[in-house]
Amino acid sequence: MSETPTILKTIIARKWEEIAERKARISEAELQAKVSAQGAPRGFVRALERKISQGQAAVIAEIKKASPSKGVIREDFVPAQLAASYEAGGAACLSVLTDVDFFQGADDYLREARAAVSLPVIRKDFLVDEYQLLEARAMGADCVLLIVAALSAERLIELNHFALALGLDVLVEVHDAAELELALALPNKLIGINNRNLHNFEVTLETTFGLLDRIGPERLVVTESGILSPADVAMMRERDVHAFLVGEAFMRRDNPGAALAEFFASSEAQV
Ligand SMILES: O=C(O)c1ccccc1NCC(=O)[C@H](O)[C@H](O)COP(=O)(O)O
Repeated sequence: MSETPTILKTIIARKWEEIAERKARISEAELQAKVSAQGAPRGFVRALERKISQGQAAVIAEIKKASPSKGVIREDFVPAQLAASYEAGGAACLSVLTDVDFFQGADDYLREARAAVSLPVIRKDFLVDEYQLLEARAMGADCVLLIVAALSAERLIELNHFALALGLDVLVEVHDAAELELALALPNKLIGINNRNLHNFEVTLETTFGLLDRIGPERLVVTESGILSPADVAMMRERDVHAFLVGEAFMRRDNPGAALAEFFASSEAQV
Protein backbone atom coordinates (compact mmCIF):
# COMPACT_ATOMS: atom_id res chain seq x y z
CA MET A 1 0.00 0.00 0.00
CA SER A 2 1.39 3.43 -0.88
CA GLU A 3 1.69 6.07 1.86
CA THR A 4 -0.55 9.17 1.63
CA PRO A 5 1.72 12.15 0.96
CA THR A 6 1.42 14.82 3.64
CA ILE A 7 2.11 18.48 2.85
CA LEU A 8 5.61 18.24 4.35
CA LYS A 9 6.44 15.19 2.20
CA THR A 10 5.08 16.95 -0.90
CA ILE A 11 7.18 20.04 -0.17
CA ILE A 12 10.35 17.99 0.38
CA ALA A 13 9.83 15.98 -2.83
CA ARG A 14 9.52 19.25 -4.78
CA LYS A 15 12.56 20.68 -2.93
CA TRP A 16 14.83 17.97 -4.35
CA GLU A 17 13.68 18.86 -7.89
CA GLU A 18 14.25 22.55 -7.17
CA ILE A 19 17.75 21.87 -5.82
CA ALA A 20 18.66 19.97 -9.00
CA GLU A 21 17.36 22.88 -11.14
CA ARG A 22 19.32 25.40 -9.08
CA LYS A 23 22.53 23.35 -9.15
CA ALA A 24 22.28 23.28 -12.95
CA ARG A 25 22.06 27.09 -13.01
CA ILE A 26 24.71 28.08 -10.42
CA SER A 27 27.69 25.89 -9.55
CA GLU A 28 28.86 25.34 -5.97
CA ALA A 29 32.11 27.13 -6.86
CA GLU A 30 30.14 30.23 -7.89
CA LEU A 31 28.14 30.07 -4.69
CA GLN A 32 31.33 29.71 -2.63
CA ALA A 33 32.65 32.90 -4.27
CA LYS A 34 29.45 34.72 -3.28
CA VAL A 35 29.77 33.42 0.28
CA SER A 36 33.33 34.76 0.46
CA ALA A 37 32.10 38.18 -0.69
CA GLN A 38 29.57 38.40 2.19
CA GLY A 39 30.32 40.34 5.36
CA ALA A 40 30.16 38.60 8.75
CA PRO A 41 26.75 37.29 9.88
CA ARG A 42 24.85 39.69 12.12
CA GLY A 43 24.45 37.36 15.12
CA PHE A 44 20.94 35.94 15.23
CA VAL A 45 21.22 34.18 18.59
CA ARG A 46 23.00 37.20 20.04
CA ALA A 47 20.14 39.51 19.02
CA LEU A 48 17.58 37.25 20.72
CA GLU A 49 19.68 36.96 23.88
CA ARG A 50 20.14 40.73 24.03
CA LYS A 51 16.38 41.36 24.10
CA ILE A 52 15.77 38.68 26.71
CA SER A 53 18.59 39.95 28.93
CA GLN A 54 16.79 43.31 28.89
CA GLY A 55 13.61 41.65 30.19
CA GLN A 56 11.91 41.95 26.81
CA ALA A 57 10.40 39.36 24.51
CA ALA A 58 12.63 38.41 21.58
CA VAL A 59 10.49 38.46 18.46
CA ILE A 60 11.44 36.88 15.15
CA ALA A 61 9.04 38.69 12.83
CA GLU A 62 8.16 36.78 9.69
CA ILE A 63 7.81 38.11 6.15
CA LYS A 64 5.30 35.63 4.68
CA LYS A 65 3.17 36.34 1.62
CA ALA A 66 1.26 33.05 1.46
CA SER A 67 1.17 29.59 3.00
CA PRO A 68 -0.10 26.15 2.04
CA SER A 69 -2.65 26.24 4.85
CA LYS A 70 -4.00 29.78 4.27
CA GLY A 71 -3.28 30.70 0.63
CA VAL A 72 -2.38 34.36 0.07
CA ILE A 73 -2.09 36.12 3.42
CA ARG A 74 -0.97 39.57 2.27
CA GLU A 75 -1.43 41.26 -1.14
CA ASP A 76 0.44 44.49 -0.38
CA PHE A 77 3.86 42.89 -0.09
CA VAL A 78 7.06 44.95 -0.23
CA PRO A 79 9.74 43.11 1.82
CA ALA A 80 11.92 46.19 2.44
CA GLN A 81 8.93 48.13 3.82
CA LEU A 82 7.79 45.20 5.94
CA ALA A 83 11.31 44.77 7.34
CA ALA A 84 11.53 48.45 8.25
CA SER A 85 8.10 48.30 9.88
CA TYR A 86 9.16 45.30 11.98
CA GLU A 87 12.41 46.95 13.01
CA ALA A 88 10.53 50.08 14.11
CA GLY A 89 8.08 47.85 16.04
CA GLY A 90 10.89 46.29 18.09
CA ALA A 91 11.64 42.96 16.36
CA ALA A 92 14.87 41.23 17.41
CA CYS A 93 15.27 39.37 14.10
CA LEU A 94 13.49 38.74 10.82
CA SER A 95 12.35 35.49 9.23
CA VAL A 96 11.94 35.52 5.45
CA LEU A 97 10.23 32.71 3.53
CA THR A 98 12.24 31.97 0.41
CA ASP A 99 10.24 28.94 -0.79
CA VAL A 100 8.65 29.82 -4.13
CA ASP A 101 6.17 27.05 -4.86
CA PHE A 102 4.28 26.76 -1.59
CA PHE A 103 4.79 30.14 0.13
CA GLN A 104 5.24 32.52 -2.85
CA GLY A 105 8.59 33.50 -1.36
CA ALA A 106 11.84 34.46 -3.11
CA ASP A 107 15.56 34.73 -2.41
CA ASP A 108 15.32 38.39 -3.42
CA TYR A 109 12.83 39.01 -0.63
CA LEU A 110 15.50 38.03 1.88
CA ARG A 111 18.12 40.24 0.19
CA GLU A 112 15.73 43.22 0.02
CA ALA A 113 14.50 42.83 3.60
CA ARG A 114 18.00 42.46 5.03
CA ALA A 115 19.35 45.44 3.07
CA ALA A 116 16.62 47.67 4.53
CA VAL A 117 17.42 47.06 8.22
CA SER A 118 20.22 46.15 10.61
CA LEU A 119 18.43 43.09 12.04
CA PRO A 120 19.74 39.51 11.59
CA VAL A 121 17.67 37.36 9.22
CA ILE A 122 16.82 33.67 9.07
CA ARG A 123 16.27 31.94 5.73
CA LYS A 124 12.95 30.16 6.28
CA ASP A 125 12.82 27.29 3.84
CA PHE A 126 12.93 23.51 3.70
CA LEU A 127 16.67 22.88 3.83
CA VAL A 128 17.81 19.36 3.06
CA ASP A 129 21.07 19.82 1.16
CA GLU A 130 24.38 21.60 1.83
CA TYR A 131 23.90 23.54 -1.43
CA GLN A 132 20.93 25.38 0.12
CA LEU A 133 23.05 26.38 3.12
CA LEU A 134 25.65 27.85 0.78
CA GLU A 135 22.82 29.67 -1.00
CA ALA A 136 21.57 30.97 2.34
CA ARG A 137 24.92 32.49 3.31
CA ALA A 138 25.49 33.71 -0.26
CA MET A 139 22.21 35.66 -0.16
CA GLY A 140 23.16 37.16 3.23
CA ALA A 141 21.24 35.00 5.69
CA ASP A 142 22.52 35.03 9.28
CA CYS A 143 20.66 31.92 10.40
CA VAL A 144 18.97 28.89 8.84
CA LEU A 145 16.12 26.64 9.85
CA LEU A 146 16.63 22.89 10.15
CA ILE A 147 13.32 21.05 10.50
CA VAL A 148 13.93 17.75 12.29
CA ALA A 149 10.78 16.22 10.75
CA ALA A 150 12.25 16.80 7.28
CA LEU A 151 15.61 15.11 7.89
CA SER A 152 17.12 11.80 8.91
CA ALA A 153 19.14 11.86 12.15
CA GLU A 154 22.39 11.68 10.13
CA ARG A 155 21.43 14.49 7.75
CA LEU A 156 20.44 16.67 10.69
CA ILE A 157 23.91 16.31 12.21
CA GLU A 158 25.69 16.82 8.88
CA LEU A 159 23.70 19.88 7.84
CA ASN A 160 23.98 21.41 11.29
CA HIS A 161 27.75 20.96 11.21
CA PHE A 162 28.00 22.47 7.72
CA ALA A 163 25.84 25.48 8.65
CA LEU A 164 27.82 26.23 11.81
CA ALA A 165 31.08 25.96 9.84
CA LEU A 166 29.71 28.64 7.46
CA GLY A 167 29.19 30.93 10.46
CA LEU A 168 25.41 30.59 10.33
CA ASP A 169 23.30 30.28 13.45
CA VAL A 170 20.82 27.41 13.31
CA LEU A 171 17.26 27.21 14.56
CA VAL A 172 16.53 23.50 15.07
CA GLU A 173 12.79 22.97 14.82
CA VAL A 174 10.85 20.19 16.54
CA HIS A 175 7.22 19.26 17.01
CA ASP A 176 7.28 16.22 19.32
CA ALA A 177 9.34 14.47 21.99
CA ALA A 178 11.20 12.14 19.59
CA GLU A 179 12.30 15.08 17.41
CA LEU A 180 13.29 17.02 20.51
CA GLU A 181 15.61 14.16 21.59
CA LEU A 182 17.47 14.49 18.28
CA ALA A 183 17.65 18.27 18.61
CA LEU A 184 18.99 18.08 22.16
CA ALA A 185 21.84 15.83 20.98
CA LEU A 186 23.16 18.87 19.05
CA PRO A 187 25.15 21.59 20.83
CA ASN A 188 22.91 24.38 19.47
CA LYS A 189 21.49 27.10 21.66
CA LEU A 190 18.25 27.63 19.72
CA ILE A 191 15.42 25.11 19.83
CA GLY A 192 12.26 26.03 17.94
CA ILE A 193 9.04 24.33 18.96
CA ASN A 194 6.61 24.52 16.06
CA ASN A 195 3.04 24.53 17.28
CA ARG A 196 1.97 23.61 13.73
CA ASN A 197 1.97 19.97 12.72
CA LEU A 198 3.59 20.13 9.28
CA HIS A 199 1.85 16.96 8.14
CA ASN A 200 -1.75 17.99 8.78
CA PHE A 201 -1.68 21.79 9.54
CA GLU A 202 -3.14 21.42 13.05
CA VAL A 203 -1.95 24.20 15.38
CA THR A 204 -2.05 24.15 19.18
CA LEU A 205 0.06 26.07 21.68
CA GLU A 206 -0.10 22.98 23.90
CA THR A 207 2.75 21.63 21.74
CA THR A 208 5.14 24.15 23.30
CA PHE A 209 3.81 23.63 26.83
CA GLY A 210 4.05 19.84 26.46
CA LEU A 211 7.75 19.87 25.53
CA LEU A 212 9.08 22.66 27.72
CA ASP A 213 9.89 20.55 30.78
CA ARG A 214 12.29 18.38 28.75
CA ILE A 215 14.51 21.35 27.82
CA GLY A 216 17.27 22.65 30.09
CA PRO A 217 17.96 26.32 30.89
CA GLU A 218 21.08 26.34 28.69
CA ARG A 219 18.82 26.35 25.60
CA LEU A 220 16.83 29.22 24.19
CA VAL A 221 13.33 28.09 23.26
CA VAL A 222 11.51 29.79 20.40
CA THR A 223 7.78 29.13 20.20
CA GLU A 224 6.71 29.10 16.55
CA SER A 225 3.34 29.41 14.77
CA GLY A 226 -0.16 30.12 15.98
CA ILE A 227 0.66 33.11 18.19
CA LEU A 228 -2.46 35.15 17.47
CA SER A 229 -2.97 37.56 20.37
CA PRO A 230 -1.36 39.36 23.33
CA ALA A 231 -3.06 36.71 25.52
CA ASP A 232 -1.05 33.98 23.74
CA VAL A 233 2.13 35.97 24.38
CA ALA A 234 1.26 36.39 28.06
CA MET A 235 0.60 32.64 28.47
CA MET A 236 4.00 31.83 27.00
CA ARG A 237 5.86 34.38 29.08
CA GLU A 238 4.22 33.07 32.27
CA ARG A 239 5.81 29.71 31.39
CA ASP A 240 9.21 31.40 30.81
CA VAL A 241 9.11 31.28 27.02
CA HIS A 242 10.44 34.62 25.84
CA ALA A 243 11.28 34.07 22.17
CA PHE A 244 8.56 34.02 19.50
CA LEU A 245 8.34 33.44 15.77
CA VAL A 246 5.22 35.14 14.44
CA GLY A 247 4.04 35.51 10.85
CA GLU A 248 0.39 35.50 9.91
CA ALA A 249 -0.97 37.56 12.82
CA PHE A 250 1.31 40.47 11.82
CA MET A 251 1.06 39.97 8.06
CA ARG A 252 -2.72 40.39 8.13
CA ARG A 253 -2.46 43.83 9.73
CA ASP A 254 -2.04 47.09 7.76
CA ASN A 255 0.98 48.01 9.86
CA PRO A 256 2.79 44.79 10.90
CA GLY A 257 5.36 46.59 13.05
CA ALA A 258 2.66 48.42 15.02
CA ALA A 259 0.89 45.08 15.51
CA LEU A 260 4.12 43.61 16.89
CA ALA A 261 4.55 46.49 19.33
CA GLU A 262 0.92 46.15 20.44
CA PHE A 263 1.17 42.36 20.93
CA PHE A 264 4.24 42.58 23.13
CA ALA A 265 3.70 45.89 24.99
CA SER A 266 1.38 44.49 27.65
CA SER A 267 3.60 41.46 28.32
CA GLU A 268 6.62 43.74 28.97
CA ALA A 269 4.64 45.48 31.68
CA GLN A 270 3.76 42.19 33.43
CA VAL A 271 7.19 40.52 33.46
O1 LIG B 1 2.23 28.08 7.50
C1 LIG B 1 1.92 27.00 6.97
O2 LIG B 1 0.78 26.77 6.48
C2 LIG B 1 2.92 25.89 6.85
C3 LIG B 1 2.57 24.72 6.22
C4 LIG B 1 3.49 23.69 6.07
C5 LIG B 1 4.76 23.83 6.52
C6 LIG B 1 5.14 25.01 7.18
C7 LIG B 1 4.23 26.02 7.34
N1 LIG B 1 4.59 27.23 7.94
C8 LIG B 1 5.92 27.54 8.34
C9 LIG B 1 5.94 28.08 9.70
O3 LIG B 1 6.37 27.36 10.55
C10 LIG B 1 5.35 29.43 9.97
O4 LIG B 1 5.47 30.24 8.84
C11 LIG B 1 5.93 30.21 11.15
O5 LIG B 1 6.15 29.43 12.27
C12 LIG B 1 4.96 31.35 11.50
O6 LIG B 1 3.69 30.83 11.79
P1 LIG B 1 2.40 31.76 11.88
O7 LIG B 1 2.68 32.82 12.91
O8 LIG B 1 1.29 30.86 12.32
O9 LIG B 1 2.20 32.36 10.53
